[in-house]
Amino acid sequence: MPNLRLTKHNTSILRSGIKLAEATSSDAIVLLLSGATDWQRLAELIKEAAFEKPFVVALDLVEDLDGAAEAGLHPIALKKEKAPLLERLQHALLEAAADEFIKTNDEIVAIYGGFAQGRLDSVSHLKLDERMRRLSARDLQSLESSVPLKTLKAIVDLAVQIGVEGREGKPVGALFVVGDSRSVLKHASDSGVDPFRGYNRKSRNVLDAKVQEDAKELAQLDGAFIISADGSIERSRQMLEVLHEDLNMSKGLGARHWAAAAITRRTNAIAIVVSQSTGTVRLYQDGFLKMQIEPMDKGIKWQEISFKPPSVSSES
Ligand SMILES: Nc1ncnc2c1ncn2[C@@H]1O[C@H](COP(=O)(O)OP(=O)(O)OP(=O)(O)O)[C@@H](O)[C@H]1O
Repeated sequence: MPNLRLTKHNTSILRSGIKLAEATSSDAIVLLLSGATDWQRLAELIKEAAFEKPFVVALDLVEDLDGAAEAGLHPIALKKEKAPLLERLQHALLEAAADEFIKTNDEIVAIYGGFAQGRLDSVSHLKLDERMRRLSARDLQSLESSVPLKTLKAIVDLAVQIGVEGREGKPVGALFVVGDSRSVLKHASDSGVDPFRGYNRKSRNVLDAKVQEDAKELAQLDGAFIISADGSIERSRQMLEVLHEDLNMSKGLGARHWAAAAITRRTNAIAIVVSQSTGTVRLYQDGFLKMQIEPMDKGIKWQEISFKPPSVSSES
């Protein structure tokens, strides 16, 4: 992806964004890029403008962020090269909240290029909504599970994506049971052919982007994913045996949610469920609902963002 040159034009858009952030007492700036830039120079520019709040830089490839943190910026790797602008921006905000660079009810100035690669053209002032519920790293840590945070975050991200995107325009539900997989497997049986069976651990690790895509596809089929603490999918398409007489569940939750709560009652696993009907993601531990995340598109209230095609297309 092309790097962003800090041309006179791009610099003046950045300065305008900083000015807007100051004028609106915004809590942070999020700069959305498609490639690296001169992080030191960007940091100097921010310093010259005396902007002291968090300045988040979001782009797709982790290697393009080399040096950004050292320059005092807050880097986020999006891994969403092909996604539309609005989705990338939403994702950047959610990641920034998850990493605690911003808070879910902050006011943010976003700076980005909507029309041409390598050219900044847009500055937006966004009011995030308090209901933008996203697990922060601290929320997940509070679960006191032996499952590493990295694995939990990846599965929660995947679940949220399934809840928001569905598959081919249709809503899709899913159930991920992570950790204590040996015990979990004792309460599970095949509901169909398991496509992950026989692959080596690396090729079925849910931290891998390709495996995540496969998991999204498979979520349409019946049954649960059973995942070990390191992120390897041990089995998919598993029916879990459910004895739920001692569970205290909200009314209206279906069989998948009962199965999720029940398995975490009997084992030390954590279950992450996507509701097919609402896209809500729920997280169960010890038989209890611990966290609930509403689909993000309902969670963020966007200010109107309207685009006018630029009249001049060359860089100044
Ligand atoms: N015991 C179970 N183990 C694994 N998966 C199950 C189990 N029971 C149900 N499911 C999965 O849940 C799907 C249907 O779930 P159902 O609609 O009853 O509940 P729900 O997902 O909790 O509800 P909703 O999606 O409407 O919020 C099934 O098609 C199956 O894939």
